[in-house]
Amino acid sequence: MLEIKEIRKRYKNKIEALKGVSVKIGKGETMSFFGENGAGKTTLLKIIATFLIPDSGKILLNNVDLLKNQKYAKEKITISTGIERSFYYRLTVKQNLEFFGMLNGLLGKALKMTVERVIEETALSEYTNIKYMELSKGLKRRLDIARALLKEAEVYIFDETTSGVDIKTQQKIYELIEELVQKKKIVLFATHEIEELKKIDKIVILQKGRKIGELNVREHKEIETILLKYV
Ligand SMILES: Nc1ncnc2c1ncn2[C@@H]1O[C@H](COP(=O)(O)OP(=O)(O)OP(=O)(O)O)[C@@H](O)[C@H]1O
Repeated sequence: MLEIKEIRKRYKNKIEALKGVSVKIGKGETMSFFGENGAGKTTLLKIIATFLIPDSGKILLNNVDLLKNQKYAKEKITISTGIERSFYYRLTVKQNLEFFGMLNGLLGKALKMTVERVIEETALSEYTNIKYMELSKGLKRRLDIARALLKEAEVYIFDETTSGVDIKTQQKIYELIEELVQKKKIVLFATHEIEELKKIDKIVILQKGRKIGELNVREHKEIETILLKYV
């Protein structure tokens, strides 16, 4: 179980991005944050991944306080954010993955096999020797997902992962997510894509840093109509 408790975050520019958000997500559940631009989705996902430290609040995974146990958090949580500057522009797809695999503690045969696996899972085989700077936007996204999959984590975070990728890649990503769910992983998203939101278990609606609603997708037929009220 992942528990997000009363998270507050104010940036240095005084913008209060999160004003006390609490959410619970069980194993094998998929959940997405939804809300207009600036609602606080990315901020919250970064805090859950412990990339950002909140001003107050707690994040518990299996009752372990992630903010106090960074090592545990790093082992158990993986995130795909699509931030371009975090890759090495002059390295190839494979070299980038090998580098980040090593940072995750993989070496030798384990590293080679894991990199091959994630390349296969994200359908990047024909691009392995292409430099990052030569990839299209969608291919960069796929590489970002591949990097997130290098780790055998418990919580997988995808921030607007399918934006800018083609339909075939979207399908591939959904299949991957389905596999993660089968393995009882917790999968978190932030997305504006209604079709994507229909496929998941729970939607948490954020507005100006506050949680204003939570929907169990299977209990509602008219998800689209409900969500459109909030954007
Ligand atoms: N690094 C930062 N420094 C200062 N303010 C920030 C920073 N990142 C985000 N903000 C502000 O915090 C608020 C929440 O931003 P956030 O990126 O979390 O929203 P979001 O819901 O993910 O938006 P989007 O749908 O546009 O991705 C916004 O008002 C934004 O301007």
